[in-house]
Formats: sequence, structure tokens, C-alpha cells
Amino acid sequence: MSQQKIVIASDHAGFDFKASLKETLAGQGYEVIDLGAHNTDSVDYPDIAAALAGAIKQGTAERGVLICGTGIGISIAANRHAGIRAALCHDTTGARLSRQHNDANVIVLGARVTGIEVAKDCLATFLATPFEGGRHGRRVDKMG
Ligand SMILES: O=C[C@H](O)[C@H](O)[C@H](O)COP(=O)(O)O
Repeated sequence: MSQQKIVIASDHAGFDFKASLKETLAGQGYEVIDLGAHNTDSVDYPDIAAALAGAIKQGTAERGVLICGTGIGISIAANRHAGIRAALCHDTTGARLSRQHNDANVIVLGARVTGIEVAKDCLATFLATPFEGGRHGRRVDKMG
């Protein structure tokens, strides 16, 4: 089986967080495609969200990770893109339910509000949990 690909991106506020999550994912055998930011120079999170949404739409990877300071701005931006279901997660219960009920394809984390170990647990849960389908599928379908 080919190596599973994950796209990851952050603004300047999430740069260090992204580096840590990338290392963890690589250690777990994922191929990590980093769309930036590539340093802590200030950038605009809508541009970062658009780059990741484009990569998912093009099929570069099925799942993505987005990070900004709170996770809020980049979530709002990502969810404006058709086909993106981005879930801002602060705990593993949310990460699990974002997959089981919402079929989220992007997990969003806030580097200034969530500890890195919690974030790693959220990400592992997100990647390991399948969508339940059924009634949830009907609801997801209504979102287009
Ligand atoms: O929702 C927005 C994010 O938290 C941004 O990371 C944050 O607004 C960036 O703030 P600043 O430009 O002050 O570093």
C-alpha cells in the first residue's frame, strides 16, 4: 500500500506547532506535504486556507491539517471552500466526532490556545476515526 499523504499548513502563529506535528506524522509513516508558512514572517490565514483547500480539491491528499493562533480564522476561511469540512478541535472527543458525524476532511488546531500534546492526540484521533455514514451521511450531503 502506498504511503498515506497528509497536507498541512499554518500561518505564522502556527509555524512552530506545525513543525512539531510534521515530525510526529512523519514518525508515524505519513508522507507530509507542507504548504507553508515556511517561517514566522506574518502571513494572512485566508491565503493559507485557500492553498490547503486547493490541494485537497486537486487530490494531493484526502485529509489536511490547518493551524493558526486560535484556529478560528483559518476554520472560517477553509469552510468557505466547496468540499472542505474543516473542524476546529480542542479535545479528542471533538476530533473523534468530527470524523464519525461530520466526515471532516480537515482538522484545525489553535497553536495559541491548545497544548501541543493535546493537539497531537486530537490529530491521531482524527486520522484514526472513520465516518459512520447513515443519518450523518444524509446531513453531510445537504452541505454539498
Ligand atoms: O484567527 C486568526 C488567527 O488566530 C491568527 O493566527 C491571528 O489572528 C494572527 O494574529 P497576529 O497577526 O497578531 O499574529
